[in-house]
Amino acid sequence: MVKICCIGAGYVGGPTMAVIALKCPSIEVAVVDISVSRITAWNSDQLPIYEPGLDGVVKQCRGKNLFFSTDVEKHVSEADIVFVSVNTPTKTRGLGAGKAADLTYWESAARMIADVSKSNKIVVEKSTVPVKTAEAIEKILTHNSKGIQFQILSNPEFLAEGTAIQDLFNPDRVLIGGRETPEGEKAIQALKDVYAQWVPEDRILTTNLWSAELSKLAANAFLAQRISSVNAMSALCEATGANVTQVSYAVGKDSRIGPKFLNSSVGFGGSCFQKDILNLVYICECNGLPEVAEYWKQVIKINDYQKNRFVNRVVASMFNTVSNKKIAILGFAFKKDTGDTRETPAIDVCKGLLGDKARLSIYDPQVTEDQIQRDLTMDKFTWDHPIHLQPMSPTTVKQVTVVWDAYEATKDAHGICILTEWDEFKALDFKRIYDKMQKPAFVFDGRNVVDADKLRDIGFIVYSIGKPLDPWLKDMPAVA
Ligand SMILES: NC(=O)C1=CN([C@@H]2O[C@H](COP(=O)(O)OP(=O)(O)OC[C@H]3O[C@@H](n4cnc5c(N)ncnc54)[C@H](O)[C@@H]3O)[C@@H](O)[C@H]2O)C=CC1
Ligand SMILES: O=C(O)[C@H]1O[C@H](OP(=O)(O)OP(=O)(O)OC[C@H]2O[C@@H](n3ccc(=O)[nH]c3=O)[C@H](O)[C@@H]2O)[C@H](O)[C@@H](O)[C@@H]1O
Repeated sequence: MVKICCIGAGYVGGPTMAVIALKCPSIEVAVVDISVSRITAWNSDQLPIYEPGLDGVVKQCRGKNLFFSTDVEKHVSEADIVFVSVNTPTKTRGLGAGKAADLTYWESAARMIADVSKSNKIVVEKSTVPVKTAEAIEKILTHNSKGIQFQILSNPEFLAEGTAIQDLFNPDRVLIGGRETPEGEKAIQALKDVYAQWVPEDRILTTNLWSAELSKLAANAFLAQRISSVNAMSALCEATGANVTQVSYAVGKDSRIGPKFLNSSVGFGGSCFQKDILNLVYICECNGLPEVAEYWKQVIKINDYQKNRFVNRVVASMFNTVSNKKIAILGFAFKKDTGDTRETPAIDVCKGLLGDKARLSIYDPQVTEDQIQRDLTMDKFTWDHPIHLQPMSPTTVKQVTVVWDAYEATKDAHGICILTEWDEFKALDFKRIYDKMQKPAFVFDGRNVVDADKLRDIGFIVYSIGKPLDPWLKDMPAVA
């Protein structure tokens, strides 16, 4: 029986391995992590991450051919294929701080693999890493190998949170990069055989190592660039009276452009887009390509601009001050159908409003108060380090309350900011909400989820990203 071990039981390691176990009953899959609480949760009824469909997959395989364990060394030493899916956050200190990928966790995993291995292994990069990381990993493994053969493969993951199970069941492509040697090709084939149990052969792409590593960074950069492009257009729409939804639709009808990923928003979030673009920028700079670096930096600059623009719009509309006003924040996760808040635009928007002394009442159906308080007090980039290395008892932000109901959050509020596109926000009784709010009552829709005309009929002043402005908002000071 082939044995797979995956180091890192996070958003990628957990769902990916659960699906491999489900689709390949003849393979034994162990997912290991240094975080005891995460592994305990994986072995319980309350999984550590919220992902539609994940519970069912885990329940079908756990204890049969899927195991979660903290006994990292045992499972690594027994495995034929070791996936490494640990954090690769942005460096916070030293050379390349604020841009380069921090490979501390990756390197320590590689050294441990070399230490405990007693048989030949295929080591698979599942984490997103800078191009050429495989070379460094290869050196660490071979210099410590005691005669054992390691083959390094790059097999980046393209799943998106909230749709992870669907994406894993039916991926657009699986990418496997390896050495162009007979041993490398054999290793590629071994991994291909795993995926081929459910993914059609023509969707399994094989490349050299560097192309696979770079394709992952490139794919995320292209995706984020689309959002920054449409968000840049949203500012121009507001200035001209065009409607960004209509513009996106018209643009996306061109089959060369396509309709997906063109929703204007308060900004993209998530653990990867910004991190991976910063990483790409750093690699370009290190390779003497400042113009290319500058090009990709703009994607992040526009994203920051969009979040600032939203905050400025809120403050400017409410008579240029939100000091001591209650603002309801609906949605804190970086997108719907996940409880993940890493790099969510809600953090920047909330911090911006708190900077203007607002009082915030936050509601998100999947995010806990502890997480929100942590996020609003944590330093930049700390969020992507393993949870046990993050500050344990963050100081709480006093002007923030977290409630478990949208009606409670909006009671007595002067304004509502919708920051995540949860479906339930579309079905709220806005008349009931309006009646309990201070007047004039504002809605700032950062996701274009509510029917602005209906809300205006109720009496709200409504701002929707990239849509023609309310007369009220037009008369307010210009925002930038
Ligand atoms: N979150 C996502 O949707 C996607 C993430 N990725 C990439 O996958 C990688 C992992 O991301 P996530 O799963 O989101 O991170 P995560 O933070 O959810 O999980 C990483 C896990 O690795 C564990 N870990 C760290 N060092 C370890 C070690 N030496 N031994 C054992 N366990 C260790 C941590 O405790 C943590 O539980 C990153 O490189 C990310 O860029 C790629 C595609 C999608
Ligand atoms: O490497 C990764 O981590 C993953 O990053 C993204 O996945 P994810 O961040 O989970 O979610 P997305 O659906 O891409 O959304 C990212 C952000 O962009 C925003 N977004 C997305 C689409 C859109 O049209 N507009 C928009 O503002 C979302 O609200 C969210 O804040 C990619 O879509 C995945 O392919 C990739 O594997």
